[in-house]
Amino acid sequence: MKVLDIAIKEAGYAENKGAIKDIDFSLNEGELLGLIGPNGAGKSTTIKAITGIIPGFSGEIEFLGKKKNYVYIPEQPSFYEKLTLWEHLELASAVHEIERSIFLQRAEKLINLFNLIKVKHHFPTSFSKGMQQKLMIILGLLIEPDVYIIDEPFVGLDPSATIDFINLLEGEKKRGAGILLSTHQLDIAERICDYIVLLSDGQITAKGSMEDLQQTCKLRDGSLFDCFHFLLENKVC
Ligand SMILES: Nc1ncnc2c1ncn2[C@@H]1O[C@H](COP(=O)(O)OP(=O)(O)OP(=O)(O)O)[C@@H](O)[C@H]1O
Repeated sequence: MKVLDIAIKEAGYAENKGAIKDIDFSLNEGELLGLIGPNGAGKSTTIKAITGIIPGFSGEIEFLGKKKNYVYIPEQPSFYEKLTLWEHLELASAVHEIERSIFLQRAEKLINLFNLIKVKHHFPTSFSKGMQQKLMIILGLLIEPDVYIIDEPFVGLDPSATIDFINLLEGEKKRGAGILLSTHQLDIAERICDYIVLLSDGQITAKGSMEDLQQTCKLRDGSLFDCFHFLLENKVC
């Protein structure tokens, strides 16, 4: 079942209205879709169009899951200056009306897993980039939405947090969540993505499973890194 359907004709900024054009894809329940592409290709703009952050937009975006909700984890974490880590979690729980015992169970499990227990009552504005990223991830996972939209999640995460996060995403897929994430980490993307959308110059250059991309490139055992370079150089699609 589809949880997100996207048909963006055009989206962008005041001085660059057509930063992205003709971006069409769907995200299914239990699927992880990777948005990849070189710097300036339009990954963040696509995500901002889906989440309604940029005003200049034409096309259709439809959330189709049971709750029709999503969580957006941006590339740049942002926090309330006067709230501690735990108060951020309490606030998210109140806004999303999570039942108290479920909230406590999820929150404790996640802060333990990401080794943030010692800074539970500290202010996230004083955290390192990686610790801030972990808290953004925890705030998202707490809510258990139909859809996750995550911009460059792996930057700043240490190897053990990366593995923990990948395992948590696997768990969320099993629960039925759809996950859309953008990344430059092609080795990780190759491992975890069920479907890949390759953007360049604001448009889709290729889309499909890893096998589809290998077939398109005629690189039977090619890595995503190999396919990425082949597709960008040859503009096959
Ligand atoms: N705030 C902005 N105002 C005007 N143009 C922008 C703005 N942000 C991005 N752009 C332009 O939109 C295009 C797509 O940029 P975008 O940030 O979506 O790329 P990206 O694929 O996420 O790149 P990166 O991998 O470097 O993060 C680029 O030409 C960029 O210059």
